[in-house]
Amino acid sequence: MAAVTVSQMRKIESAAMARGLSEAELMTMAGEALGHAIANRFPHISCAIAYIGKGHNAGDALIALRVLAEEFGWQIGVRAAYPQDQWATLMQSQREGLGLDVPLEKPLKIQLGSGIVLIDGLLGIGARGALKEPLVEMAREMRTLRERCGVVVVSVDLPSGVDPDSGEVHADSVTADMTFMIGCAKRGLLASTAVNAVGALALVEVEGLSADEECDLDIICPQIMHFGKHPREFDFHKGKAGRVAIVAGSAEFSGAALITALGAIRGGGGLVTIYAREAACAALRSRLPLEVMLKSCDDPRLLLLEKMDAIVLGPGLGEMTSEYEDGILTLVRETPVPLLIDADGLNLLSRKNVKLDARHVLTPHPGEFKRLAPELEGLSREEAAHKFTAENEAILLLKGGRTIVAQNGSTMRVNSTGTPGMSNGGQGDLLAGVTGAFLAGGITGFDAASLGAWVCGYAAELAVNENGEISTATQTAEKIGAALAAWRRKLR
Ligand SMILES: NC(=O)C1=CN([C@@H]2O[C@H](COP(=O)(O)OP(=O)(O)OC[C@H]3O[C@@H](n4cnc5c(N)ncnc54)[C@H](O)[C@@H]3O)[C@@H](O)[C@H]2O)[C@@H](O)CC1
Repeated sequence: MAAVTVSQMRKIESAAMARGLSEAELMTMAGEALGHAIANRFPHISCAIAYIGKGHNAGDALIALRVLAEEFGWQIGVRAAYPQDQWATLMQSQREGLGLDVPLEKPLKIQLGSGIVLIDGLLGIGARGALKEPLVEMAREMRTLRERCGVVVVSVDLPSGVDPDSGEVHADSVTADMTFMIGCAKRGLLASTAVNAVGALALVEVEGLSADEECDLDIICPQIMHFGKHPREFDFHKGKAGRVAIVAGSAEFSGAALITALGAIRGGGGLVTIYAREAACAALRSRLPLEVMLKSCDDPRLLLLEKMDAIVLGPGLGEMTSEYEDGILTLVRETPVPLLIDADGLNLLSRKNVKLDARHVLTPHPGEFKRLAPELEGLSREEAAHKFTAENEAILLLKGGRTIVAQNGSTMRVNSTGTPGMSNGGQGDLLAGVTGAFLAGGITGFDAASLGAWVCGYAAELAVNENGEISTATQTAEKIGAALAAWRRKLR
């Protein structure tokens, strides 16, 4: 399923109605699913206030409020931009169902301090251009509360003021921590230029509102992607889970190799082995997780003789002798198994000319990507990823606030999970290890990279829920299992 434009979404909506679903039924399904999704995503919060305009987007928000109150016991409130006689007819009936006894048009006196979610139901896909009054005032109020009082802002379908087709962020737009897109992903919201207004993304499934058309952009989320979900057979064993070889670490950067190995274990790797140069082994051995093996290896070509199902290469390799570099390049060229290249492995590739193919998964952050493909500087992230994979057969996972996963000949994918709280050292190493485990388990490179990005992003979200604003790589690692379970069960 693809990301759609507003006109495509309207056609999907009309087709659903032609099949017998009424607007009211669609709104009820959307709003109820939205309420469940918000409660599931913010289990430590129990108060929501909806900021509403006068269209059906506001109707979704009101239904979600009812669900949060009735099913989850949340306290709820409404801040309405317009008097009730201006509301869309379908909204009026939703208000009655809420049983709220507050003057809706007046600002609410809210006690801040405990966690509160503000639900942005000002505008949905009926939006035209920049916000106009009285919505500007509402959006400013939400912004002030977010910036000064630490409330979380979630948007229904799109952050009000952001163009759902182009991703243009108009003046006075709502800044969301998370946007719950109704039925289908909206094309413009996936643009990297909109990321700071859109925040993390989630797709709210609504029966009858899915897109089948081909498109040039997809969202990575468990509602529409099916890899990585097959349950393990009861007689599963570590051989089937796969052997992950990690070529990483140095005396100076031992932590990178250890976090990569941790990721490979947490991601479900059956046997995880670090192959490190002798000079790095002492530092590694003293902190090695019990589940990880360490082998001294000063010649990477020896890995070609070992039994393994995937290789992760690069984290913390640091300075290398030219012999060791040559060995790495031989391994990159000749290994028959999937090989993920990160960090110093990528820096090496940026200096040497190596022909890559679909066995190779590259996971650069923006700085590494710039070194790898300096000629693409100045292009948007999407354009750069497209051009890079048009000329390279390798799979590209371009890290960032909106991680992109691209492969020659496939629809580009954009990740939906993550949090600014995971912006710290080691998260990339963890992602490399987790993805390496998926590769060793037999998932294709394109899907393994997509799943790795999603799982690590959601694991960090879960860790932030628990720990506060920040998740360190080891805290993210603790949540990998829970994130994998959520992927399988479509719980985010
Ligand atoms: N598309 C679908 O199939 C479904 C849509 N639903 C929800 O309905 C939403 C769309 O609802 P509507 O079509 O009622 O549209 P909106 O809820 O986006 O609101 C449209 C209203 O806002 C006003 N408006 C437009 N641009 C403005 C601006 N820049 N400043 C101030 N006011 C502005 C318009 O005059 C109109 O009164 C979706 O985003 C979604 O949340 C759901 O209820 C389920 C089904």
